[in-house]
Amino acid sequence: MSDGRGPGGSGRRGEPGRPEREPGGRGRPEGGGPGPRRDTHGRERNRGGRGPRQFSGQAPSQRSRAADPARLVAFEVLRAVSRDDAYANLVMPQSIRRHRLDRRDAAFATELAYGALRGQGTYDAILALNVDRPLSQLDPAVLDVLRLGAHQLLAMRVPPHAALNQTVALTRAVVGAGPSSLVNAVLRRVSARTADEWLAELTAAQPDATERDALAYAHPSWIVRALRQSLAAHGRPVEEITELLDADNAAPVVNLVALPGLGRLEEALDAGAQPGDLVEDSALSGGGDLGRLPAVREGTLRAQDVGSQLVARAVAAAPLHRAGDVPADAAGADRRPERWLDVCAGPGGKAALLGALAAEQGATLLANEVAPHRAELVRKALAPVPDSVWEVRTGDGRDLGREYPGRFDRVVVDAPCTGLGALRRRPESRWRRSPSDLAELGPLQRALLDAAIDAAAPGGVVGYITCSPHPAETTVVVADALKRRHDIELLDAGAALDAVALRPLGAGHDGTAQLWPHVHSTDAMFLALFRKLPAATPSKET
Ligand SMILES: C[S@@+](CC[C@H](N)C(=O)[O-])C[C@H]1O[C@@H](n2cnc3c(N)ncnc32)[C@H](O)[C@@H]1O
Repeated sequence: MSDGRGPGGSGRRGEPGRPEREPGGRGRPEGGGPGPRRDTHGRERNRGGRGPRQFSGQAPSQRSRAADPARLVAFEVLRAVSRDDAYANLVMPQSIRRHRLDRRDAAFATELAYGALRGQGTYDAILALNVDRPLSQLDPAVLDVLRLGAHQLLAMRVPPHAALNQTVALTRAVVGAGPSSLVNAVLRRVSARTADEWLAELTAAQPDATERDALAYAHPSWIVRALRQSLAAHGRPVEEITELLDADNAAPVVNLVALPGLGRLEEALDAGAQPGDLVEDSALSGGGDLGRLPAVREGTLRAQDVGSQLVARAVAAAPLHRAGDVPADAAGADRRPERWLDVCAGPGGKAALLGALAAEQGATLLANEVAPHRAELVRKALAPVPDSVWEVRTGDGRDLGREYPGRFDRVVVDAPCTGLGALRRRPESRWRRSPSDLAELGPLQRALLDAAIDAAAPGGVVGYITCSPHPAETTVVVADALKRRHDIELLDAGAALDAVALRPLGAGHDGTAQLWPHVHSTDAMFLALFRKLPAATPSKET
């Protein structure tokens, strides 16, 4: 799309890791083999260029029945997401392995499935203009095929004839010959215009700017509204909304962390990763199969968003005011080892980093998680850290304040949230969330924060973290805690982030801090830092 809008991408094509530019060439005979031929950029060969679109003269029923394996993988992912409520990022690697896709085809399948999922709302609106019945009356498998076809035609650099023929072949293979005529007819109509032309038609009669942005950037309108509110709540101009929505549509580069004292970045850098410029021990992956790096297999080099690294490090580094501690620089200072607590640790990304930092600082970490299978993931994540340093507890974090009153020097509450700050990583999640999630999560977030404060020792610090910038999950939770409790004070989270960052982040506002995909290229992580006051007064409410 000319201005980079729309479900297909961020206008930042050609970034490292963008699958459309995947190098290599497979040289499979077009039409004769099981799939299309892709060029050295991973794009299917375009015989027709941008000229008049040329489609096969054969009736859909006469064309190939064999589905291109990459498209089959994309279809399986869409089906699993819409039929089974699966997570695309979990299903995708399994399906890629099952179909033994090579690297280029895997990149194509990923771009196709993730792009179709991100753009679903907009593609459905375009498809609705071209189908003679409500989309809800279509076989859901046919609707998924149509979404895949629409994404190829409108946002990928797939030549129209290949998009159409291959999608019809996919329909014949996975749904049956009957619906292939409908898919053929609908996609021909879709291919008659560009994405910008369809958007112009969809938005022409739409007076509301939010609704227009929702269509143009493929987000539900309530999320557009929520993100605009979020920008305002964290002191950023609301005009940045389109940059933010655009950033949600870009495929994120995988961020890496080498666990301090345990892992080394060299392996990743030798494999083409770039050193991260926001926080130490981090790198931006150059793509490829990270699982073949020994450090990744042993768990000392991990995929972790740089925003998550920053907030975890900020809590680990914030100064404590412990009673009885001698000044840090006093000779022979004899301090009790610090005790750290991660209240919501699963699946263990921050716990692994905190565990490594705790080991370096002579501290211990209790990592708590309510879901047993996720607690198991926390154990796995912590495995490379000496086991004298950490313990995993499986249980409700809301009980920790009662069980361990005033016990921990550093407490992290990475609260369950809507994840509105990580939409770029979870392509389907924007269509699954609803405003009611905010109402449901609010009481749990407050109760977990209360438990964290209760479990903190006087002079200790509590970091409240969400991967959502929504004020209902961030600033309002913080304001409520400050109103409700007299045993905490708010610390400057922006300064705490800057203290662990390699350059000033400018993330602070009114004492809390908010990172952004369109500003920092991180997930939109929120951090509030509290100090537990020495003369603790019990909370006014429970
Ligand atoms: C945002 S995730 C935490 C991510 C984690 N800190 C990391 O960096 O990998 C929130 C976690 O809280 C867990 N959770 C939800 N309710 C909980 C509760 N009442 N007590 C403890 N953990 C809870 C969820 O199962 C989920 O694993």
